Amino acid sequence: MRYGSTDVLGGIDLTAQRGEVLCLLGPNGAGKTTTIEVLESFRMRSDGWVSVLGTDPAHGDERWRAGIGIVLQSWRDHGNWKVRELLAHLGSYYRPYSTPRRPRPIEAEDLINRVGLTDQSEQRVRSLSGGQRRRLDVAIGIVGNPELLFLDEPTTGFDPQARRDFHDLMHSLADDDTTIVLTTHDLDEAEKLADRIVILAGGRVVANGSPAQLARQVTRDAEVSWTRGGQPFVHATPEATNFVRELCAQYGEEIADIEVRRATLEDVYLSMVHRHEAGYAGEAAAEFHKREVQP
Ligand SMILES: Nc1ncnc2c1ncn2[C@@H]1O[C@H](COP(=O)(O)OP(=O)(O)OP(=O)(O)O)[C@@H](O)[C@H]1O
Repeated sequence: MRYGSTDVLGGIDLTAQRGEVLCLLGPNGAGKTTTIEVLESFRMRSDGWVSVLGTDPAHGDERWRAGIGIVLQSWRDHGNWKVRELLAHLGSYYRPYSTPRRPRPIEAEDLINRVGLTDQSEQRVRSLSGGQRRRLDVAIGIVGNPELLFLDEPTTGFDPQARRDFHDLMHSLADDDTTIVLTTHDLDEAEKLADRIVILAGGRVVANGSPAQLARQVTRDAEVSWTRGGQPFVHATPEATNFVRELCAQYGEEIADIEVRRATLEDVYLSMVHRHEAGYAGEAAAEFHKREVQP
């Protein structure tokens, strides 16, 4: 993908399975928004092959569009509408595309409850707080009961409760066979939500796998820490369970405060991005293809 004469995406090769939650991570400017805008048909690609719900997004018709939900990074519109009124109105566009398997739209009342806007349902959109507005953005994204949902940094501005509610909502949509592709800078959120994580850096995929698979790409070792007689100890081992078993067999009740720490998504992310920044993106991508993560 090129803006003017500048290439911003190259070597993006990814597939999302039905019902999968796929999380795109990467530093600012990595190409996450551009990638999902191409998939949504918001942006025409300059090259490459793309298929979304079996159709090239460049040629998607109304029916194709009805199968897709979109939550953009920023969306400021419809200020005069009341929340319930707006959702009922937007939902009506999806009614012709309702099927027994996927009834459309999600009724406004149900939707308002699901995104936690019950108390604001008669409020005008322009008077909502930032986080409430973001909840409405999510409601607008799912009003058509999409088969595929794109969300670009959906939880920006959410308080902790709203974030947790949002995660529950995403899990319930995925349980209903909705495929979800989202970008976030919140690694904790990615770890909680994603079946699969794709890390982009400099317009390329530098890692692709489940959080656990990616952690194993960085290191197979876990760090075991414990105290014995008040003295702290740390040991790195690929066989943490066996190590802890043997430790306890040897020292019994002298052992206290055992903790086993594996590489976190943050460790993986920082490691991959640092390698890219150090000029090893090609190497990292090649390694990812070579290692084809183990189930
Ligand atoms: N309309 C545009 N014209 C020219 N360059 C653009 C345009 N939109 C984005 N870019 C450039 O393309 C690259 C990728 O941008 P993109 O918005 O896809 O990144 P991102 O990963 O979503 O970043 P962020 O995390 O900051 O949202 C950046 O270098 C950006 O400056």
